[in-house]
Amino acid sequence: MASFLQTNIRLSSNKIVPGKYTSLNNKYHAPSLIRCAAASPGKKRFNIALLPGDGIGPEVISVAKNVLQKAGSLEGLEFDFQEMPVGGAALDLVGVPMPEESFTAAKNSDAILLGAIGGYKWDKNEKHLRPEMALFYLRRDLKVFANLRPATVLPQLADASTLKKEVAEGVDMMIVRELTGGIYFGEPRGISINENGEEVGISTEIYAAHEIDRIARVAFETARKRRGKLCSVDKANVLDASVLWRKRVTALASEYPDVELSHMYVDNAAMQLIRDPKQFDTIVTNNIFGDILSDEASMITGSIGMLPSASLSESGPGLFEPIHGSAPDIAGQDKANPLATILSAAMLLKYGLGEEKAAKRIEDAVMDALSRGFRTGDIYSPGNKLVGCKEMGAEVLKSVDAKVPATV
Ligand SMILES: NC(=O)C1=CN([C@@H]2O[C@H](COP(=O)(O)OP(=O)(O)OC[C@H]3O[C@@H](n4cnc5c(N)ncnc54)[C@H](O)[C@@H]3O)[C@@H](O)[C@H]2O)C=CC1
Ligand SMILES: CC(C)CC(=O)C(=O)O
Ligand SMILES: [Mg+2]
Repeated sequence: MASFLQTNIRLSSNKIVPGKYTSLNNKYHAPSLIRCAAASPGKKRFNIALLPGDGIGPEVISVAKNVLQKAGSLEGLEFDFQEMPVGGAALDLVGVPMPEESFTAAKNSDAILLGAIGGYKWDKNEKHLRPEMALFYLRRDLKVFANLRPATVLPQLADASTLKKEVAEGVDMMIVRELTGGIYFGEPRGISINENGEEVGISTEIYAAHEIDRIARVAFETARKRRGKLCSVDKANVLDASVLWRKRVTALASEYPDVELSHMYVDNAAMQLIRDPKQFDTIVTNNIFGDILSDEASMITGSIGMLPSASLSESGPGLFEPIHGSAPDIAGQDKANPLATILSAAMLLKYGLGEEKAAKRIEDAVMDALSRGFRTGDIYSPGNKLVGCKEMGAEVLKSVDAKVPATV
């Protein structure tokens, strides 16, 4: 676990509607029965929970798993993979989005790789039976409050950006998103009837001081290891939760004199990301703003199919997933870009297992496959080779194999 997470925190008191976990049928192994085999001599062995989910989730996970396995094996790592259903897949199987067994497998693993969750089929489900609830239970119960979303324009993809090449090239930012608080978890929440007999929908943006402090510390530490610039994004001109956010972040700045702190309102930040994205080094922001701004930032890099993420807690396994959703519009067609998930596997190695060399192998292999001209449809430009999800994965795998040992 990265050292910047070694701070003492109290647990959030925010609650969401409790999930009804249930037993799986025998399609999946009960994780309590699975034991990690002893590592071969000279090798390290890790237990990885694979949660493919829905839509393109299983497609990108199957590709990323092979890449993870290959890169790991070249660095003396062995993996026991436990694949478990979450989201719509779990709803179809046992009627709940986050079965107890899947959660236990995740919780007991060394790291979790998740695909994506959701789909049209379950869109009309009651809220607690929506696939997306699995994500919220996982994030809340694993206490993975720190969500790192790097948005980097790779040199090979500068012309895949929807922005002008000169605006996009060289962009390299880290969005630090608070992941277990704010409006996605705040109470009161729900749909009720007001005094006029009219339906009202209620969501509450709420942050306790300790929740702001702990994510701000992660962000200051992150900025310190990067270019030393931290921009805190809020809406402190309107929202009380943002007023407290700005106050706490500002108070912590004196502990990080080497980091240059600035503040920006989220509407301006959305505009500045398009106007001049290179001004940003590290951004720290709340749950909902981070969700939205990272999707926006992904397009600067060429596609939402390029952005990985790491969600970290103070102890316990990290959760690693692409920032995109289940893309039901292209699911089952071998069109998904697997690079965000492959790069999430690299983050799993680096942040989850502390295996930087194996992580670097994956990053180098992605660069190499792109340099050799392979592109899925979302990042394709004329002159390159258009491939599907599986072939892109196979090319990255070839690059992992071909590379000399990575130096970190
Ligand atoms: N972490 C998760 O599991 C997330 C789940 N969702 C869920 O996913 C479902 C679809 O949500 P949307 O709003 O459509 O967002 P989305 O991210 O799934 O898709 C948005 C657009 O980007 C494209 N896209 C996404 N990933 C891609 C990839 N790897 N390669 C190529 N193109 C890609 C899709 O085809 C679509 O046109 C919903 O049920 C939503 O709730 C949404 C966001 C995150
Ligand atoms: C279900 C969504 C809130 C998940 C999402 O969009 C995200 O975490 O990026
Ligand atoms: Mg999102």
